[in-house]
Amino acid sequence: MPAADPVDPGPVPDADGPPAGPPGFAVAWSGGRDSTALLHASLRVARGLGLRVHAFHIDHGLQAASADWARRCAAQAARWARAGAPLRFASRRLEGRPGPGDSVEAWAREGRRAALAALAREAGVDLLLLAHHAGDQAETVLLQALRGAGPAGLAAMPARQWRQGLCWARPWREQPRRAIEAYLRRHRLRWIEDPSNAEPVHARNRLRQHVWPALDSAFPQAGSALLRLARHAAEAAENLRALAESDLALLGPAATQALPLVPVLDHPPARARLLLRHWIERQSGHPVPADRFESLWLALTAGRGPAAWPWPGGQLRRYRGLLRWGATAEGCVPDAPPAGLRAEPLPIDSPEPGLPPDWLPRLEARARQGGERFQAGPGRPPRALKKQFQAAGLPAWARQAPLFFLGETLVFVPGLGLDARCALGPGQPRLRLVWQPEGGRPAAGGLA
Ligand SMILES: Nc1ncnc2c1ncn2[C@@H]1O[C@H](COP(=O)(O)OP(=O)(O)OP(=O)(O)O)[C@@H](O)[C@H]1O
Repeated sequence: MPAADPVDPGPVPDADGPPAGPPGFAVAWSGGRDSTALLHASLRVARGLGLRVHAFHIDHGLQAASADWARRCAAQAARWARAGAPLRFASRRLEGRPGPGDSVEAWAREGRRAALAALAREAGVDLLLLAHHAGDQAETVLLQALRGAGPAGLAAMPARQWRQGLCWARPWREQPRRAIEAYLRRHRLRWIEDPSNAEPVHARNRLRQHVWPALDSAFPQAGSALLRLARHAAEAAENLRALAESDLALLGPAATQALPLVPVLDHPPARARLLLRHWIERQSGHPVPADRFESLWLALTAGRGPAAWPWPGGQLRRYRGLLRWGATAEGCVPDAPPAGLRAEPLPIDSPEPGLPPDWLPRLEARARQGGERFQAGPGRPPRALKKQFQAAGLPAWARQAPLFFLGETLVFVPGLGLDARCALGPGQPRLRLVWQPEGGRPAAGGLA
């Protein structure tokens, strides 16, 4: 995309008309360097094969200049089409903004995926190309390793993946960045530079700017080794998924809804953990948070502890030896956080633990009844609340605040903070809670 291209003054064209004409496929086109090269290469191939290429551009609406990028993409697409390229351009602007505590990157990614899938449906195509290259893949492996991911995370981005009735493909996943740069030079292509690619607040940008150059000069083979690691991990993840599926099938069809704990825990621990994690992931549709899983595992293997666990996207409940999933915690589901409770989004990389944002509106304030137990930190035993108050040196007046529950689980205690079994760690969107009754002083982890 030429930075100095004349800007098309007209509105951004939308997906125009019902699918008609030659069969085709789509390219997700940000207007940036990599997807501009991919779109151009796709057009050359498609012309020879008599195919149509649909270029889809998503405007996240997060930067002042983004509407202008959409217009520049539209103008470039119109020029290519006039020159005979078999191209159709469509663009969508995302509605809304990230909520408090949401990661902006995750919000943009989710919105972009949904919008790309909708555009593909409207255009009648079931193949969408993304321009990730080998450098992106190596970075993703490294970022996953730094989050302590398991095999599925280390496998990074698949070459092809069916989702929402659409095949998401990365044809250049193993192509080095320099090959794309050479292509751009050869065809004299220009593109849009997104200034947010340089913002150090994003982990990927910090890795790109500070870590990768040092790594590459000390270990020139790092990139290709990380790609190999991703391939090994993808194979391992596939084998593990197959093993967990076959273990689940042996428990009978009812186990997909209600998991019988005795036969699960009869397996050697590593196999039981695999099966449990796999079942939860199937039910919740979310990756399983490692810290939450450890608390659940401890409670299930000890045969005691809570009967319900708040979980991203819903709740797990144990009843008569069966584990069940509920999409929301039943009962007491107010629309807003309880009065006096304030939530502040935590920076994604801050070490401070926080509350999953979707729990906030479901918290319920209750008076202390006695007998509540609270876990002050990861790996520490849950203890009577009274003991925890004493250990924290909280004066009697400060112990009168309400306690905050999700279902039957004690989540937040003003003056003590979040129960460690309910808290998410760095790398995930989460909230700091502050208890501030009208006219009172704020209290987050410790009473101010
Ligand atoms: N706003 C967007 N509209 C359409 N597709 C997008 C958009 N943003 C990203 N993509 C697709 O996802 C791929 C990876 O996105 P990422 O943000 O990592 O881009 P990138 O590495 O900067 O690539 P590019 O140079 O193409 O912007 C892009 O190459 C493109 O295919």
